Amino acid sequence: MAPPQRSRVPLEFGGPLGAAALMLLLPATLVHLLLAARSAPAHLLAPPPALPAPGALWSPWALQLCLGWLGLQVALYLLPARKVAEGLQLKDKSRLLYPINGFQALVLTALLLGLGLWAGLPLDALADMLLPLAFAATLTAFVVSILLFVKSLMAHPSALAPGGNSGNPVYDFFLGRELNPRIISFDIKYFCELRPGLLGWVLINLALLMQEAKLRGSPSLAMCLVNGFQLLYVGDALWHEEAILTTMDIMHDGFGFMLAFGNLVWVPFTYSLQAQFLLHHPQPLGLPLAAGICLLNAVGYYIFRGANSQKNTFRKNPSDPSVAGLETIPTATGQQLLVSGWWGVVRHPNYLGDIIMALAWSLPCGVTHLLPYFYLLYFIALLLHREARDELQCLQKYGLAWQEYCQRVPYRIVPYVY
Ligand SMILES: NC(=O)C1=CN([C@@H]2O[C@H](COP(=O)(O)OP(=O)(O)OC[C@H]3O[C@@H](n4cnc5c(N)ncnc54)[C@H](OP(=O)(O)O)[C@@H]3O)[C@@H](O)[C@H]2O)C=CC1
Ligand SMILES: CC(C)CCC[C@@H](C)[C@H]1CC=C2C3=C(CC[C@@]21C)[C@@]1(C)CC[C@H](O)C(C)(C)[C@@H]1CC3
Repeated sequence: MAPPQRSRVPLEFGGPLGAAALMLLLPATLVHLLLAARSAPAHLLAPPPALPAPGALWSPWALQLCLGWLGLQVALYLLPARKVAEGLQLKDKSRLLYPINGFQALVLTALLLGLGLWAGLPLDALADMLLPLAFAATLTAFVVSILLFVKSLMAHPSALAPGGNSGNPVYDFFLGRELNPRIISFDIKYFCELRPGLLGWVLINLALLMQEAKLRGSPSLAMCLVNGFQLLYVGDALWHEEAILTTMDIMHDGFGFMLAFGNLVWVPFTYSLQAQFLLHHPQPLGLPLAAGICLLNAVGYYIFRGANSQKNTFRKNPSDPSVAGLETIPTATGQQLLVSGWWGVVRHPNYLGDIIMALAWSLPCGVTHLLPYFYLLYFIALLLHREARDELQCLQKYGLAWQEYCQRVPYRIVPYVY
């Protein structure tokens, strides 16, 4: 087989050196955050009071729980789906099929959890195991990434993602070589993107809420808000599972360590940081402020969902009545760009809505500590970087049409600001 044509896409994330640094820094940052959240000072920028003993990181039981959780979600993914959706057209003009049964998996997981709790499952004990669980999940992410990399060496060149095929093994391992790695019809990236990590996130949140109820008699209003907001976010993602098929991760990015670690480790263990902080640092929250925060989250969700659904509907069927009247810019590829509606306000309205929700998730933790705002700060940095990556990809894809779009929609994320 001819050697794969090396992609000429510019290197990102600082190239091989940046990728190697991130593979060391991300797990180290995770350990720091987990230790800081449960420490009294809860300093984000200072070293944690005490480093964990090696024995505190490794637990065979934690690894079994991780693998068991993965196995359960794989089994739920393989159940008959209410619908099977087609992905966007690939380079070879084919379209992959995706089962749409994520919300079903959420409901079945909740039912199994309810049964377990009724039988006396000590779910709150998870709150005391976050460190070994995170270590086991990180180990799993590394093993999955190695297997994916080896698998990609046998993939057809047309199956490779443009980004993760530089020829440098460190960089390609991080970014991911194969665009849609599958085992028969099991899509590994699509599965990881929405199931084990997102569901694990809300499971950890619930365990933290239950431990707070055990410690203080009842969960605080702040803990209930954070759990509710983030359950809404995960439930929405699974209800609109099909919309992920038109996102960058599925369309452009290979599946390597970045997304494997991001999905399996970073999401469940750092996105639950507010709940972790609240368990160890209870925050008073009055009803008027709580109502204001709920309104802020609702505004963010309205923008997030409206923009994502509008673009996804348009990409799936431009003639759909809900988008047919929108103004568009034709491109040389045959695809059209929306230039009115949400996507006529700024070039990434969905990011704006998501950032507003990230702020609403942090506010119930009060303003005495920076740690609960880590997600907001990380997320803004992630989306700014992601927006720049997407701009480059769209400029390469659409050329003059994208330049016209940028002239007519000059702001990227925040109207009249950025
Ligand atoms: N919670 C989290 O940790 C994260 C959440 N997210 C969220 O995920 C969601 C998806 O974001 P992301 O994956 O970055 O990608 P987007 O959903 O923003 O999709 C970007 C793609 O949309 C298409 N597009 C861009 N502009 C237009 C337009 N004017 N008209 C029609 N199509 C257009 C282009 O693809 P093409 O033209 O090829 O179809 C572009 O590559 C966002 O809401 C984001 O906030 C993202 C990252 C992390
Ligand atoms: C830590 C690394 C440097 C970066 C890892 C980034 C990942 C954690 C995110 C990249 C894109 C994501 C998306 C979601 C979760 C986080 C990751 C994997 C998403 C599934 C969250 C729910 C949303 O509704 C969504 C639109 C489906 C998101 C898609 C992108």
